[in-house]
Amino acid sequence: MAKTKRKTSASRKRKPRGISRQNKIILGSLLILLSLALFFSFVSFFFTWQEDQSLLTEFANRDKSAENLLNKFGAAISHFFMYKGFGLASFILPGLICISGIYLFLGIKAKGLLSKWIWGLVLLIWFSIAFGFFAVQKPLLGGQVGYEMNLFLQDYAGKIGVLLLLLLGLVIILVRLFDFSPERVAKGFSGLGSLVPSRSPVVEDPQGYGSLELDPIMDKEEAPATADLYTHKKDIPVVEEETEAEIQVVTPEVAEIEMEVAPGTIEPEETDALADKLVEDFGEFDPTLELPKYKFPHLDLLDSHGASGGITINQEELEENKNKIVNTLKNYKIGIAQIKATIGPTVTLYEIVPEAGVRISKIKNLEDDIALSLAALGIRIIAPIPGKGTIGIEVPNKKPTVVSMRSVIASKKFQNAEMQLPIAFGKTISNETFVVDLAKMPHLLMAGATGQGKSVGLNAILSSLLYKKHPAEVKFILVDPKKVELTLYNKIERHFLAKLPDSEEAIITDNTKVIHTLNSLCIEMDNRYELLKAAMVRNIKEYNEKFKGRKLNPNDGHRFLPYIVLVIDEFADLIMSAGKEVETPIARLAQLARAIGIHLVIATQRPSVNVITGLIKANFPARIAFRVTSKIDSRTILDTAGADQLIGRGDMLYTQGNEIIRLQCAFVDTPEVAKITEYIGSQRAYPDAHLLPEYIGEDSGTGIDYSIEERDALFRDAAEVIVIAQQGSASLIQRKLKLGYNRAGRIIDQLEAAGIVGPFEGSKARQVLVSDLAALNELLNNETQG
Ligand SMILES: Nc1ncnc2c1ncn2[C@@H]1O[C@H](COP(=O)(O)OP(=O)(O)OP(=O)(O)O)[C@@H](O)[C@H]1O
Repeated sequence: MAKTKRKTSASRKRKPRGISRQNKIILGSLLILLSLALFFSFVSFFFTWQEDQSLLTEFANRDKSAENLLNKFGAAISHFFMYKGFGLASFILPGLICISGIYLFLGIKAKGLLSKWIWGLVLLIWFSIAFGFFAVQKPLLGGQVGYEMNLFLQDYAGKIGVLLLLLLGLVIILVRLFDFSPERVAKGFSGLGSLVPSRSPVVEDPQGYGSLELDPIMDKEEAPATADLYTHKKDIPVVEEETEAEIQVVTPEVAEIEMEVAPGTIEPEETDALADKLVEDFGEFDPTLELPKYKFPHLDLLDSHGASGGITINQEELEENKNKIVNTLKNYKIGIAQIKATIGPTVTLYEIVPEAGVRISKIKNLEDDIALSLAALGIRIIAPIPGKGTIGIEVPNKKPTVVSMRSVIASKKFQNAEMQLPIAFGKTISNETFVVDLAKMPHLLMAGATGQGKSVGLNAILSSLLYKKHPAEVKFILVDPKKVELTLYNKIERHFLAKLPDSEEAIITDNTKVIHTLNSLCIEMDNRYELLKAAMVRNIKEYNEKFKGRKLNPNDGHRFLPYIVLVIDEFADLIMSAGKEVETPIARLAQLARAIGIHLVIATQRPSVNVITGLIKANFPARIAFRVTSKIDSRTILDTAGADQLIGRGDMLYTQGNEIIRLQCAFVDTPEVAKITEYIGSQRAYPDAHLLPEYIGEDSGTGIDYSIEERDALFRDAAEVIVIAQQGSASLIQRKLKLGYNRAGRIIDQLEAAGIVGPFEGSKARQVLVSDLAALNELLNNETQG
């Protein structure tokens, strides 16, 4: 009972907005009456228009009255539509108005009404022109529009042209509006011969028994060949009678039974109703309520670095560079058809259209020569510019403009960005602010030689998020082996940082702690996946929306999930000292964490293959390259050369998988970061940093000294799976025995301790040391006996 009450109140709440039913009835009646008024005026106009015409100028004179049935109103409106307008075709208008009125009056959904109006207006114009054409002697039939249109069209297409146009219009109207087709016409004609409806197939009877209509049921079920029908033609009347009799019996019964159609789709689910009630009582869940007075950092904390916003154009420099490019190419017998310059903050892009017949590879090969003759570092040739068909030569500006963080944060593009984790990286070569969503990347790899702007880049990422996100929405895990770069963020520990439960410092500087944190993040990832599964959603965004809508019960472990951004400032150092222990969890996080809001940003000075391994690279589609020292390094990070030709100081290449974009990274200096963190740090905070799940490390070694009693209950099953498949992988055990990753990993370690599989070999599966089940049984039996 209570349930139904709740449901009805919920459905009452969901009343559609728009015109109320009463107003629809009133408006509908108004339209119907208006259409009648028009109709009568138009009809009467035909008989009275000559008498009434002189009256039109004396509309206000009350002494005079018109002959029209609706007096002056009728005379004026008809004159407007019939005489000045469309003539006889104007009758379509009251028709359309009447139909609209009926729709409103009866509350019929307005679906299809628009097309009626469109077709009505098409007919209006067509008829008007047709009458104008055929009834030249009686211009009233076509109205002024029809008459003038005819004159106009005939001036260009002549009489025959207009006739053909009218015919084309007629065909379009017949085909589109009345579904006309030659087959239907043919059918219609043949149907005329018999009295049966033309839709049923008809078989002519050459022997004079009359035509035979195939019963639809027979048609479908038996589909007899024509010859069969002739052989059984004596039965035909019986069959017909039978079917007819059947129909007669069934039809009235069906008609008598009243059917009530209940709309079943809008009924809210039980949990929804509860959630609606909760939302009604308490409002949507607001994750920011714990720090309701939190103030976002303001723009004045940032410096404009002397840049006034725009870039100064040095005409002389442009001209000089252009001449040099043209001359250099001329020296190599490459003619230029066109050249265009786009001035960016640090580089100017000269777009060249070479003369016909010039091979692109020829220009590409001249890269070094062009750079030499322009006497400039950082020339990059893009041949051809993707999607443009031109060749780009990027030449550094003599006086580069600093792109301040302030200018990109203040930009409309960033301020209005509807992204989950918007990052304002800087400006493109055409001086546009470049904003991307970290959540879409979903992980970022950043490389560059020392002093080229990596730390500034990381600060730009972090400050973008600080300017856009509330402490409840995003948490950072900062790894800073250099111990100095990210220290400033200590001040916002209790607002924005996440850490392990037992650690004192939130910013991680030593390697064992990094390993623990990464593993803890893996646990957090698994937990989050469990929550997503329980909530039946696919990603963190949907999950949080559901949580905000109070559709998930916190008592079941549900909680608002903040995004977690893991930033590692010096990855090379880490991977050199910890190797696989770091690589594996990072690869795992990178592979799986995108849906649950954990994003990784990894920076490295040394983009060599032993640092950025294939496993890491494959999982980081978004990459940034600041200037690197060699082409090989550039290839390692971007899969192409180019980063070695950048000019440094924040000049960077960005790719998210396909296209490479040159950007000038926004500059945010250390004092600015200090000001931002101080501003945030001085505000009320959470009691502690965001705590990650506890991870119990295997500090006592590799963790493979398991005793036999400690073995997992499924140890033997897992061993059999591995030996049969001859493939030592945890995911195989996971799949076959339906286990979680952690448990499968533990079993693999136990199998290693038992000497069934070999040691961990990175991305490759472990070697299986036991050849078959018999050997396995022997091994395990020996173990228990020993
Ligand atoms: N976007 C930028 N615009 C202007 N100048 C920049 C920019 N980025 C970096 N610089 C200049 O380059 C210097 C070095 O930058 P940064 O400290 O970020 O280098 P790095 O790559 O982190 O070096 P390291 O690896 O040694 O820490 C900065 O102090 C600054 O003067």
